[in-house]
Amino acid sequence: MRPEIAGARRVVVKVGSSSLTTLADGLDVERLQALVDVLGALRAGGREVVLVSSGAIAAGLAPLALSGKPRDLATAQAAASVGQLRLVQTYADAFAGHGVTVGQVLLTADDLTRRSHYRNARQTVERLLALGVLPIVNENDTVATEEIRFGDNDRLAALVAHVAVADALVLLSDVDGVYDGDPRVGPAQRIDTVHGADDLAHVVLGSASRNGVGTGGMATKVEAAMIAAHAGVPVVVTSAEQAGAALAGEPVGTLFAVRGRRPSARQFWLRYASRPRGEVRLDAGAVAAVRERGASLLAAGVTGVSGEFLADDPVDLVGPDGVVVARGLVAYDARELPALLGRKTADLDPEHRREVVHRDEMVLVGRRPAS
Ligand SMILES: Nc1ncnc2c1ncn2[C@@H]1O[C@H](COP(=O)(O)OP(=O)(O)O)[C@@H](O)[C@H]1O
Ligand SMILES: N[C@@H](CCC(=O)OP(=O)(O)O)C(=O)O
Repeated sequence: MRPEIAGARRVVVKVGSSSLTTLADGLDVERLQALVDVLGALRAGGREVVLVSSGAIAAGLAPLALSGKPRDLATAQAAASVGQLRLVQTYADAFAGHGVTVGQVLLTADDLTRRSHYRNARQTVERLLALGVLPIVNENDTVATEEIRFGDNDRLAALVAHVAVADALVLLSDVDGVYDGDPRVGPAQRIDTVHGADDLAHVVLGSASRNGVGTGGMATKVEAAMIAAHAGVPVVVTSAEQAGAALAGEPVGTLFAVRGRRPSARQFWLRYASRPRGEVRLDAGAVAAVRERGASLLAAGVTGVSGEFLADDPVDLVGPDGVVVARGLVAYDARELPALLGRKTADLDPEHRREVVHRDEMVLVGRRPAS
């Protein structure tokens, strides 16, 4: 038994396209109904549910006589526009049978990467739940252009689990867990529990399922599960058919156990939801101070700046070797910093003596900048 799942008062459940649709026939109402019956029972048992549901694009293909997943953004957006309506109406009718009212929440990455929008999303979800509504979340594909897409609903589900302050996240797909290799390609062993990245070192994470409707593949599910587990939310990856067993805490699928203490909302947002608006380059001394001593970044350790950011924007703190050391909320506009570079705090006028990035406004990371 998994008490952290069985005892979860508020759960986020994400269901992929491969569990709800087929290329040929679009939305499979029977499979959608089966999931709704599980979630309706959960609600009847007093648990709160937020559903992240894929399937909009796939549900829009048949009505538009499109034979395969669109390759261009505009057609995918048109299919999503048609499919999302059918998807959410079918959910509304099915949940009504359980006496549950649903609400549609369509998000783009911008809705979560801007801190003010992140807070707004949290307030909206809280209010919907307080009113007894079951929120149904999807990416707002119709308007999500390439640069503001989440890209996959697995990552969106991990962010929603944090936004909703969920106690557990269940990622449902057409496979009953994470295997050490794609089970559709050859013999593979299901992994019962993941405690950290080391448990996945030998695992081959292949692409989306062969039914052609999925987007994320197992790699995005594992990445999303690791983000949520790091944020203090236990995750189960399994098949839609095992949703009831998984939510009851039975040892099905793959459990991603919680790791470390739950970061604050600001730290989580900085680490996983924010998008840097620029870079601040550090000398070796500043890298050591920030990385080893958890110090704030002072102007004396800054060697350069790039991007047109404003004070309070997220920026990447980059060392001399190009590795991102941390991400933080910068205290100055980009145009103010060149005059401060390398100067000691005592040599600066009073209004420029504050830290460039305060240690409480930064999170350490350790990867090369997205270039
Ligand atoms: N290591 C793995 N373990 C389990 N499934 C895997 C693995 N590698 C690749 N897959 C494939 O990932 C698919 C699920 O991803 P995807 O098609 O995106 O589903 P969804 O639509 O639910 O997001 C499975 O059907 C499976 O074929
Ligand atoms: N927003 C898209 C979902 C994209 C996506 O992540 O799909 P999947 O990999 O099936 O969860 C849609 O509704 O079609």
